[in-house]
Amino acid sequence: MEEINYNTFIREVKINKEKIENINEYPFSLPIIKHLERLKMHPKVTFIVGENGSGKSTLLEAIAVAYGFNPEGGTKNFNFYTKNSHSILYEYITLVKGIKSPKDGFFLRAESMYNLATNIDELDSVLGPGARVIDSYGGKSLHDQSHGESFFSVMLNRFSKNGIYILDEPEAALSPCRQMSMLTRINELVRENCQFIISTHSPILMTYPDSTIYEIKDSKIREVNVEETEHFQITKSFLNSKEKFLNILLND
Ligand SMILES: Nc1ncnc2c1ncn2[C@@H]1O[C@H](COP(=O)(O)OP(=O)(O)OP(=O)(O)O)[C@@H](O)[C@H]1O
Repeated sequence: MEEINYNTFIREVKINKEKIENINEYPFSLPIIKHLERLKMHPKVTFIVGENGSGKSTLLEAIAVAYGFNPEGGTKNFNFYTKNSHSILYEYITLVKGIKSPKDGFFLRAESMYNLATNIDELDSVLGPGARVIDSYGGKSLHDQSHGESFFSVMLNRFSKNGIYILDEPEAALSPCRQMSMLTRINELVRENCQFIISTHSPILMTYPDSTIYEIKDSKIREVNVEETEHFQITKSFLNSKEKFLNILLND
């Protein structure tokens, strides 16, 4: 019999197909949403991988918003928005939760990190010294750090134990070396009862062992191991036969 881990914060994501009125409209028209009924979440780390435009961000954002996060990212306390562009998919999602609620959480997305940094600076200009939001992010304005540094700073300083962390392509600003450091940080937090749901293109991140990888391919989503993912295979083949690939890519 299947073991149910009731301590997992988000155990399963269900799409309420019966509520959908027009399956030909975005986001329901995305092949991944058309074919998806339910997705079981790993108690520690779940990866969602797939080609550009396959629908990873749409799905991740809907999970985050259905859980109560601001669509543009941050903790549940953030409510800034610069453009109301998130899809209505969250209204059609049911999250099957565990018995415990997380003590912390963050929705991290590369594309709105700048706005998050601005919002923190604005809040601090109102709150003043003594109550500064930035102190829980390492103390240095995220605007005064490089893109990768600010990303890493949030993970290092703001993420804490018993949290749920939903990360949309967190590797976007990170060097391969920092991506490896991120594996160490994820592992520290997993040991402190955190759960991660991550969309990624990074074969390095996908190697995290205690995880489930869902790959979106040929309009379907299926569970795979890291070596089976297209990203891993292509990166490996390219690095092993660079000249051969370049010859095909660069010669008419
Ligand atoms: N508001 C919208 N209206 C219509 N189509 C949209 C809208 N937002 C996104 N799309 C389309 O939905 C598809 C999935 O987009 P999404 O951002 O979820 O892909 P992704 O897998 O995260 O891609 P990437 O790896 O490039 O970040 C894309 O083809 C995109 O053009």
